[in-house]
Amino acid sequence: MALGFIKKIFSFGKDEPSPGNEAPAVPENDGAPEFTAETTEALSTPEPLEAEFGGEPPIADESQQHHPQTIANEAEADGDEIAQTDLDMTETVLEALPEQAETDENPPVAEREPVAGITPGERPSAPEGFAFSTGSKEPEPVAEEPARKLSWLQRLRQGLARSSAQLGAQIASLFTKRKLDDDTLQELEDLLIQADLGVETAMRISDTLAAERYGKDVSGTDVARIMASEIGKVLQPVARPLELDLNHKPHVILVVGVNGTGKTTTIGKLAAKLSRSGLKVMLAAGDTFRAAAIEQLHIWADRTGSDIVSTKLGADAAGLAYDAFEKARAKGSDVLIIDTAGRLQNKTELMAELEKIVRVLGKLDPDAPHTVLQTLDATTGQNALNQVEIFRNIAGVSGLVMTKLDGTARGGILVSIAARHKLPVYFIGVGEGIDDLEPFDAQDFAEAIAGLSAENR
Ligand SMILES: Nc1nc2c(ncn2[C@@H]2O[C@H](COP(=O)(O)OP(=O)(O)OP(=O)(O)O)[C@@H](O)[C@H]2O)c(=O)[nH]1
Repeated sequence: MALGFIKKIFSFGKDEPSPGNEAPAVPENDGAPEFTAETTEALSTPEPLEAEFGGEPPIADESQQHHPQTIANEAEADGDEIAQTDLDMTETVLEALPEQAETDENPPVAEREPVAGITPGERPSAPEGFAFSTGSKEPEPVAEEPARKLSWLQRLRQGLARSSAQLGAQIASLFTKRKLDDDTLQELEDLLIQADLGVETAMRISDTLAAERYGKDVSGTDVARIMASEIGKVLQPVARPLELDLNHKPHVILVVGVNGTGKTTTIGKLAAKLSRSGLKVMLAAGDTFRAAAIEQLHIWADRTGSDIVSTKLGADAAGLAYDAFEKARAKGSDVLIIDTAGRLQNKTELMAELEKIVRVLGKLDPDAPHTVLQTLDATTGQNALNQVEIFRNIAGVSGLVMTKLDGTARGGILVSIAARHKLPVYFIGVGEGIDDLEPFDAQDFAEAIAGLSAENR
């Protein structure tokens, strides 16, 4: 972060770009291929990625489409096998990196065309869930947009419905024909802990309930109301916008997390929001372990009008990250988002790879990566707590995105994570579509977990 700058942060509101900044029409996930075992197998022989993308990109209106630059980094792709991590080798490669980048034979990066509807040089507006700081603008008010909110809220509530209904039924049966006493309080705590809410929050809920209704009748709605309120208090401090310091060019976001937790999809969704707000976005396909992950990121780059830097399967991810950072700088990108592999099966390799990426980025800017975002799959429950522990230690996670809250989610674990780690939760994923990423709202989430309906509030 540039020292001496008086940083003024402005958050913008709800979702849509400001007038005049409308994004080009992008279809809801249609045309995006499924990534199956067959796809992966078909891609097991590394080919230049461009060859896989000979067809039309899946954007409805060609005249409005930005043609992003695809930058294939061939320099390090010298074999089909995944390189084994060897720490000595790592050091050698690390030392050699700057020279390597200088002798890169990639074609020069062309000037990026502006996204339709955005005047070049126009100051970008922060989309919902972000805060941009540039040191040059006063805060602007947050605009409400209730109509759109309803649909994702419904999906969130639907996703959490099964677990909250189950918990609600257990709580209701606990208090049937029983007044609130020590035994029922203990049983309530046990139920709340089983729902992944964590001991601390479970006790807060039972203490508050005891203070209000000890020795009296208690209804399920009484408990739900107190649950929503206490969970809301735990989550409120972590519900924060993702702050991008646009004094950095680019602001580097490293995305980490276990395989399948939604890293690549979340990167695509973030890129869409940022491109629409007028920022130049570059993606880096740093998950060099899976061909399908590289291919998937190319599709997201096409769909969102972002530039992309990629390399061949098995190439050194840190080298790719370094190269992408240099290219993003040369091209004047505002944001560089780097995808990574998430092979927890081999923790030592993963640790070495992520540490190396962070170290390499730090050679170009000691503050980089400026944001380390971890994705968590809401359907995994208790295991997500361990995942945060691990990736926080490996990569210095600075904030979270919880994905798949539209599925059979077990959202209680986010409460435990918030209570223990106090890491910001920036967004939640509520579907596979480009717009299915919503800023995290503590109260909405708390009410959905508690199964508190609008009429019972
Ligand atoms: N329902 C739902 N599906 C999601 C969401 N986010 C991601 N997915 C799906 O989850 C699957 C895995 O997502 P990816 O983005 O490939 O996950 P990843 O972490 O990049 O996985 P690797 O590439 O294996 O490391 C894909 O089928 C996504 O479409 C979400 O919020 N809701």
